[in-house]
Amino acid sequence: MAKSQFVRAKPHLNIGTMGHVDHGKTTLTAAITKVLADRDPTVNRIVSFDGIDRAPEEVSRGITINIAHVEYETATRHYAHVDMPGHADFVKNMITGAAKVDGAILVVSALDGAMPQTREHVLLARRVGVPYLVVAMNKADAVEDPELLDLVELEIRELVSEYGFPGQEVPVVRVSALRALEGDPRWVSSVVELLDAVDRYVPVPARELGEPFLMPIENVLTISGRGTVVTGAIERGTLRVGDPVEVVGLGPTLSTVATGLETFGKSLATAEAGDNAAVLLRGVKREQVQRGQVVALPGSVTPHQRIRARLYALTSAEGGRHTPFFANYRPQFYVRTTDVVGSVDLGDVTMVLPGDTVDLTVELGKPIAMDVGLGFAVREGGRTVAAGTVTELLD
Ligand SMILES: Nc1nc2c(ncn2[C@@H]2O[C@H](COP(=O)(O)OP(=O)(O)OP(=O)(O)O)[C@@H](O)[C@H]2O)c(=O)[nH]1
Ligand SMILES: [Mg+2]
Repeated sequence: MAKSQFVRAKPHLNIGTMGHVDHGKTTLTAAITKVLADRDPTVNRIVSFDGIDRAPEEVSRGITINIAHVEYETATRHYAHVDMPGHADFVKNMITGAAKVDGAILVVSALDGAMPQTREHVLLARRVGVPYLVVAMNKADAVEDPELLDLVELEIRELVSEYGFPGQEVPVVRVSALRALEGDPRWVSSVVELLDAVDRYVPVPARELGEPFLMPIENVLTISGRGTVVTGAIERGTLRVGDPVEVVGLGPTLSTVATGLETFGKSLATAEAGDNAAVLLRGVKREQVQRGQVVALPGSVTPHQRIRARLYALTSAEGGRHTPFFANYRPQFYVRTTDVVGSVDLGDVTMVLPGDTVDLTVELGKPIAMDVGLGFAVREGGRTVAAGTVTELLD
């Protein structure tokens, strides 16, 4: 299989689009790829609206990773960009860290202004530690009155400030994703301006390259004639072809070797924190590995079923519960790319009210790879009710 080599010539960043339903996230993602491909077709490829929304799980030939990630390059950076297919996926991916981004493009329709999910996504971005926001005030083509645009901008700046982002300095760029996609020069330059703002405002993050390698498994594929491949975003460390690894969590720990590495369909000798990678595992059968496990440096992480954690219960205004929970509470715990049911032991505390922060013991239905400091989300009935951090590993 002749694969081209991935060239790490520019710093790599992960970004994503967020915002209320129908405000134009997917159209903007397509427009960005088109504008960049028109400018430099040697490095960029157009991804059509359908190509983004379809997001097939796997492609039969070669090792291909999660297509919901779109790849492009500006003059100074290489970006992997996630466009979440829908609101529920967005919430789940954000809180589990499955879509860890270095910055996010908040898409707000200039026609509607900030809507409930705009607010919810900004809150979530804050909670999961998205460090930088750039605002795309989309559908600016459909608003005649410049004063109305000024008002919407003011409203957005206030909203992001409410959740602790620097509302005065966050770039707010008026764009039309639809007109840019159609090639209208005025609006093509609006998308260029947006990309310049992202390049300028979102710094290259310090990666945890010196840490022991760990990648949460998002997907498992079988490549006929080659074996089993797992894909995911590398959380920390680096991995070289030939390195020994362990697959940890949800069952007995499995020892193997990474015999192949790819990113965006190109082969790699070394993958590092921040990369979206596909890892070929020697002698592993497809049914031996699954989403929710992690691939890690041998001995660096162990599976746990009981932990101590600090939990913040969201208020009802933040989308959380309206009522307290008690000792017999059994919600779903979302950790990295998996979710498991668990029960809480509150110790001396009798109940936890929305808005409370408590220390408690959690017993999970299955053992999963965890370390102190790891964040997780607690959900019930399709909504997030608490955010937690592991403080101690018990057994
Ligand atoms: N006038 C105008 N319409 C737009 C623009 N961008 C997107 N639209 C339209 O808005 C609608 C929604 O666009 P999408 O890109 O699907 O929005 P989305 O945010 O990805 O929607 P979800 O993924 O369902 O949340 C479509 O009908 C688009 O054609 C724009 O810049 N101007
Ligand atoms: Mg969409």
